[in-house]
Parts: sequence; C-alpha cells; structure tokens
Amino acid sequence: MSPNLSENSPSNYKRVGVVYNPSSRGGQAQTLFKAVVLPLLERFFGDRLVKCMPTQCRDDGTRCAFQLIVEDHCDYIISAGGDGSTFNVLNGLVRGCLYLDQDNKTRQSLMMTTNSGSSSHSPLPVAFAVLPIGSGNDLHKTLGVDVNVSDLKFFEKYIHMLAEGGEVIHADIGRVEYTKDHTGVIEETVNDEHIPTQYRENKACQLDSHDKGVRFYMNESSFGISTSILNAVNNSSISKEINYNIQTFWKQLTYVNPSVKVEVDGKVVKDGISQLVCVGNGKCFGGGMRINPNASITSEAFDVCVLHNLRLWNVPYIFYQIQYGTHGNNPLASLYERVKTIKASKNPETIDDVYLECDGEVVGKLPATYTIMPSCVKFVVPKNSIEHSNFMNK
Ligand SMILES: Nc1ncnc2c1ncn2[C@@H]1O[C@H](COP(=O)(O)OP(=O)(O)OP(=O)(O)O)[C@@H](O)[C@H]1O
Repeated sequence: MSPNLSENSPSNYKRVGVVYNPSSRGGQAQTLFKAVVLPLLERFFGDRLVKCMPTQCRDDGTRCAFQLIVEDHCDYIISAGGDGSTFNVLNGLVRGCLYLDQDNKTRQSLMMTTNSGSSSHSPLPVAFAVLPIGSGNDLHKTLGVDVNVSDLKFFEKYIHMLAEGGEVIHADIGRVEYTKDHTGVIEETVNDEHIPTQYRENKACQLDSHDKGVRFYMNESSFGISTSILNAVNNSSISKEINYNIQTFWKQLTYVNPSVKVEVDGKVVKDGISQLVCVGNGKCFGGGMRINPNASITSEAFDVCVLHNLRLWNVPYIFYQIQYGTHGNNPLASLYERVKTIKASKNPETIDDVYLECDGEVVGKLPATYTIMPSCVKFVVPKNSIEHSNFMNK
C-alpha cells in the first residue's frame, strides 16, 4: 500500500537542527557551509531553523545531535558532511531519542538481538536527513542522487528538497555490536559513546560496556582489507582522495587475508580465508562500488557480500565487476540477500585482529553481531530517488 504523502512531508518538522563537519572534504566544507549552505538553509527553513552546530573534533557529530535533540528539542536533524559524519550524527540521534524515551519502547527495539526482524517497530520520533558535502558520499550513491558540490544550483535544489519538496521514508538502519579495541590500533576516544558528560548518569541512552560497543549505521559496514585501507588513509597527511587509490593498491600487495567465520541467519556461510565481508543496508561502498547491488535501505534486511581469498591477479577483474554490481556469478564472491542477522568472528589460525568499519569509520573489531533495525528512521529523500521509489513500491 502506498504511504500517505502529506504526512510524509518534511515541512511537518518545525524544529530543525543542523550538524556540520567543517573538516569534511579536506577542510573545504567550512567555506562551503558558510558561503553557500547556511544562506540557503536560512532562506528555505526560515524560523524552523533552530541551530547549526559545527563539530569540534572527530566523532563530535554524536554529541552535537544528542544536544540538539535533548536541549534544543529539535524534531529534525540534518547532517552536513560526508559518510563518516552521517554515521556520527545518526548515533547521536539514536542516543538522544533513547534519552527522551519515557516508556522504554525505543530501547527495547534497539537492543533487540533476535533474528525476528519484525516490521512492527515505530520509527524514532526525530526525522533525519543528510546534506552531502563530504568526499565520498556513498550514501547518496545508494540513494541514487547525483551530488555536485561545485554547482550552486545543486545546493539550492537539495536544500529546498530537505525543507519541503522531499519526502520522509521509513529507512532501516544496521545495528552492530562489536568488540572494542584497547590495543591502541584504534584511538581510545573512538571507544567512547560521546554522550555529553552531564547526561551520563542516565543509563537509558548508553548501550556500550567496557568491552563491547553498539553502533548504528545508515549504508554499509565491512571487515577485512577495507579497514586496513581506511586506517592508512586516515592516519596520513596526503589528500584523502589521492591516498585512497594509493592505499587500495598498496594493501593488495601487503594485506594478509584473514580466516573468518561468518554466520548468516544461523547458517555458517564462510569458514576460511576472506579478503572482505560487506554487510550492506544500502548498495554502495568504497566510493560508489555496487558491492551489494540489490540492497535497499527499505528492504527490512541486509544484503551481504563475501569476497573470498582474492589474490593480486584476481583483483582488477572482480573490482571492475563490483563497480557495476555484476560480480554475483564470479566464484570469488558470494552474495546473500535479505538477511536479518550476521555473526562474525576470526578463526584461531588468524593471529592479527580483524577490524570493522561502519560508513567509512573504523570503530572496533570481531567478534561482532549485526542486526537489522527495520523502518527505524524517518529519513528525508528526494522524490525522484531510487530509495524513494523502493519505499513507495514496498
Ligand atoms: N571538527 C572536526 N575536526 C576533525 N575531524 C572531524 C571534525 N568533525 C568530524 N570529524 C571527523 O572527520 C571524519 C570525516 O568526516 P566526513 O565523513 O564528514 O568527511 P569526508 O571524509 O570528507 O567524507 P566521506 O566520509 O564521505 O569520504 C570523521 O571521522 C569525523 O568524525
């Protein structure tokens, strides 16, 4: 049945908070936001625009979104940045809603770890949207939206869409419970949930323990070679866009594929050497590669791609295929579609830890458990986007 359109207009949300990452796009986002984005936000949102908060440091989008919801009572949060910012802000949005959750219903559904994947969830009360001003913008490739940050008309159209022209769909999000790293490979601050200090006495919004982290993601999560590439890119002063290609090539020469066990809805599908496993809520990954070509953020399920023991000489062809999403018949890849839970661990013969990333942010390591959170987020998208038509045709 088609959803009721008027109820789904973003103009129903009257208290809008924007979190922007001035360091996105190698620092260009700062100027772009002030010169182009902010005047358009003021023009299209008017009095509805409550506050714009710049992030102060890495992962700070979580704190900003939390405060906009809890202190400024925002009912609509926009993340202006790249995929990493989307991830941070989403986690602040979830924790802010948990903090305000009087009847404990939100917490119960977000802590769900069974494979029932019921669609009876009601979405979180705060709407969410992303204004793409980052480098990769894989989420927008999943949505089917062409991003052109050098075109002022793009921002004019897009911000009008966010204010009134777009539509709210109920998007699924991925939940991953992973093992925290305390070895120093990942900075200790990444282990923090980033809930502002004054709210930490309220346990309702805290999902982590000392050893386990819980994060939510919008588009994709993966483990294997991807995290090794991301760690090298993020710890370097070379431009992200150039270094990404250099590291992708270099890691193919140096990365030792780990042995992992992957269980999909209770069935072991991989018990051996794998270069990469991608648990997709959306289809795109790594700068637009269609690694889970049939995934949709409204399918109420994950799609999973396992890349087996790739060797250097296999890589060019299979990555060419992944670019176009045609790797399904390649014996070096296995695709599992419409999956509710995934459990993954490293096998004893692999000595090094296997790290995982969510929406491009390396957060922790295996063992990890993924659970789909169906129809969890009221997400504003353009009416002509792929994910909007997926939602309408559900
Ligand atoms: N004020 C800040 N200073 C330094 N780093 C920040 C700041 N705010 C956020 N970050 C971090 O910047 C990183 C990248 O952010 P983001 O994803 O927005 O941009 P990007 O890398 O240009 O885009 P993409 O992820 O799409 O390639 C994230 O790890 C985020 O936590």
